[in-house]
Amino acid sequence: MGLVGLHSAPVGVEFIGVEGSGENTPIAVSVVSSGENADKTEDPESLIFTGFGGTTKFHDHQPSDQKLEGLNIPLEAALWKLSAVRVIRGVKDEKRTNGKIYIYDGIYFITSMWEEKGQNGFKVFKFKLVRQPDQKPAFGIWKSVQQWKNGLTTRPGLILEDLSNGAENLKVSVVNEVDEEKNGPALFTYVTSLKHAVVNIQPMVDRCTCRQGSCASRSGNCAFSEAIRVNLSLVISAKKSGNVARFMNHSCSPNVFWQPIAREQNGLWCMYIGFFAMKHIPPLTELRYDYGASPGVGQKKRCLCRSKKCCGLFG
Ligand SMILES: C[S@@+](CC[C@H](N)C(=O)[O-])C[C@H]1O[C@@H](n2cnc3c(N)ncnc32)[C@H](O)[C@@H]1O
Repeated sequence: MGLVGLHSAPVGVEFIGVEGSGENTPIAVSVVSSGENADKTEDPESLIFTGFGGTTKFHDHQPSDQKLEGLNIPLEAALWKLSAVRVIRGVKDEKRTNGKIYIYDGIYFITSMWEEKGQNGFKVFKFKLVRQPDQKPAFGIWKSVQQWKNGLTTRPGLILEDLSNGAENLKVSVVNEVDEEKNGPALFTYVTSLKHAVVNIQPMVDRCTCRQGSCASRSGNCAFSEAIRVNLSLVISAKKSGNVARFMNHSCSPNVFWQPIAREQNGLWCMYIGFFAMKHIPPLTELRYDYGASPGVGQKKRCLCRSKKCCGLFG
């Protein structure tokens, strides 16, 4: 098997040739859809891809029929040989200089092909590609985000569209997909300002133990030797006011972790709590961290995080 051709973005087909088997027909292994014009791209689970040909570099429109030749051959072969095709979808994104982004959308199979009359009355080939199940959504997520931004859709379990009531640039929606409760938070003020605790700590210079040959630390002056030692019990109550972090739930398989952050401001040490992503977090994914064990806090609660690694209880 060898790579005999690559015709890629903004629209195209990558194909491989089968060698040494008596068959020389190239088979499509991936397609790039422009997401425009003749391709039908609205459905996240399928794509109607328009064949090639019938155009010349001198014409914007199609001046003649498409023929079963060129890049249409590997597409047809992938249909008859039931061969998987990877799909990359082009979508409009005005923030990009070229006005587009390309999303890899996983494995599809070409399930049918047919001919029809194109916009100019000439023959075009159409290929239907169907997305294989059990793949993480990619283009589907992008589409949901666009619909959500345009106010064209609602979300499952939506209780409140914007908890911040316009205080944040992006809406913070309250969603409940767990039980029947339909109430948003009562007696709660959404604040965007950061709260911090001022703590009285001093940097301490320790003798460095890094033991690297080049390290000047043996004299105790190494940059690594400056350490801040804090023995601090910090309690932040977000009962009556807070920001989006106040609403993050516990998960036994979190995508976010928290960490205290000390910042020096005007000679004072200020402690904040910062949240950081632990992995790639797709849009419209709930942010959840591990609450950890809370010493001194009474009963543990039944965990509803539904992750595969759920321990059953938290707190
Ligand atoms: C800081 S609040 C999180 C936001 C809360 N879900 C809300 O609607 O206000 C913590 C409370 O949320 C609930 N909670 C958070 N994570 C949970 C989980 N994994 N399973 C069950 N309840 C959870 C518990 O009632 C917990 O005391």
